[in-house]
Amino acid sequence: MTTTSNLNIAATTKILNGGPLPTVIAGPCSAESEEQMLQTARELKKDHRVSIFRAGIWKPRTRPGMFEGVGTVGLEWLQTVKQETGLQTAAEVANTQHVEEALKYGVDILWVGARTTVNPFSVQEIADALQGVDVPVMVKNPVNPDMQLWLGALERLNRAGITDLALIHRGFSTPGSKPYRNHPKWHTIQEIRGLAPGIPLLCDPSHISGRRDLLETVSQQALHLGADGLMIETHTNPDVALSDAAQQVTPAGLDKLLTALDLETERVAQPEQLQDLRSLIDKLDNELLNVLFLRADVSKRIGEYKRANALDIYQAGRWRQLLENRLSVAAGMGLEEDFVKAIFDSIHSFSLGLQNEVFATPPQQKSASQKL
Ligand SMILES: O=C(O)C(=O)C[C@]1(C(=O)O)C=C[C@@H](O)C=C1
Repeated sequence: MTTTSNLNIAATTKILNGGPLPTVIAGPCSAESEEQMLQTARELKKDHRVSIFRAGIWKPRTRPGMFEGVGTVGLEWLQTVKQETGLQTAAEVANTQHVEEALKYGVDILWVGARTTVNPFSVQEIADALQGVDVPVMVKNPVNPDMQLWLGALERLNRAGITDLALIHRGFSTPGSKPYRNHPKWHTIQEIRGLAPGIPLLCDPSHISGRRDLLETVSQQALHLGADGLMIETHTNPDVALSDAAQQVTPAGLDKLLTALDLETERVAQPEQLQDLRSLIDKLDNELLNVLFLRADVSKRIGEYKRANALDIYQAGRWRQLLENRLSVAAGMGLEEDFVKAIFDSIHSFSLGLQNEVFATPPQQKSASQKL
């Protein structure tokens, strides 16, 4: 069961740049040295499309012993970046100490990472630390595709008084996510938008891709789906980066990428072409409804057969087989598994409901002429 939320949203946001172009947040995965931070920021400052400088200060790593971030000293470098370049700054926080230190060093925008969003205790701790503070907060999706958990994180922060909120879509850690590092599950964007209307949504193509050659495709798809901005990891020398080397680009690489995405070109409307395509969608949707109507009728007839022959309504074996078959056909068509499974789960529950109604209705008496 999903529920939408009544979030109290600020009338203006410091996260989006306020113009028609998507907001671009760039900067290293991890702060490594003052020189690295300043060099990257100076380069990025030259690109007028970039408005926010990001850097990881504390890094939640999968296994111990990996580089876990420079810690508080990185906040001093972030402050220097802000003073020197005028860029807004953003950093990830995962607990009370992070929040307190980030605020002390004047970080403009905070974000909650995917591995934190997944844990309501941690999100609540951050929300408590932010009580009464006026700072924008961006919330990455939880590592698993649980939209309610994502929404819950927004609600916890909102209840603490944070009204300048944004979502960051960074993909989901699921088996079989190749070629991505984290599967985008693009349909989740519309789902979360429906649950949290009015909250800006940015995409983090770096974590979805995991490799820089996919960044352009992923960014473009996100923008086509209406993303309000992009967060792209940028490093002066990505190959020697202390974290996520394969997915970072140089500032020059970012410039190339943003230019390829053609952020500044106004889309030329082609009303007739759109009209034709919409007519096609109308026709296909009608076919879909017709098929659903016919299927419901067959389901009711099966229900009558089951009632007459004392069979159970729910048939686990048949249902398993049917679903496997539909998913395999859908995979051959390149349709996303989660999407198709959700549709068939819903069709099946509806079908069970129809047969339940058949069972609850007494069988029609045959008329005298039918008996003969
Ligand atoms: O095959 C059946 O027994 C049906 O009733 C059809 C159907 C379905 O709608 O696909 C419905 C209920 C069962 O659990 C399995 C499948």
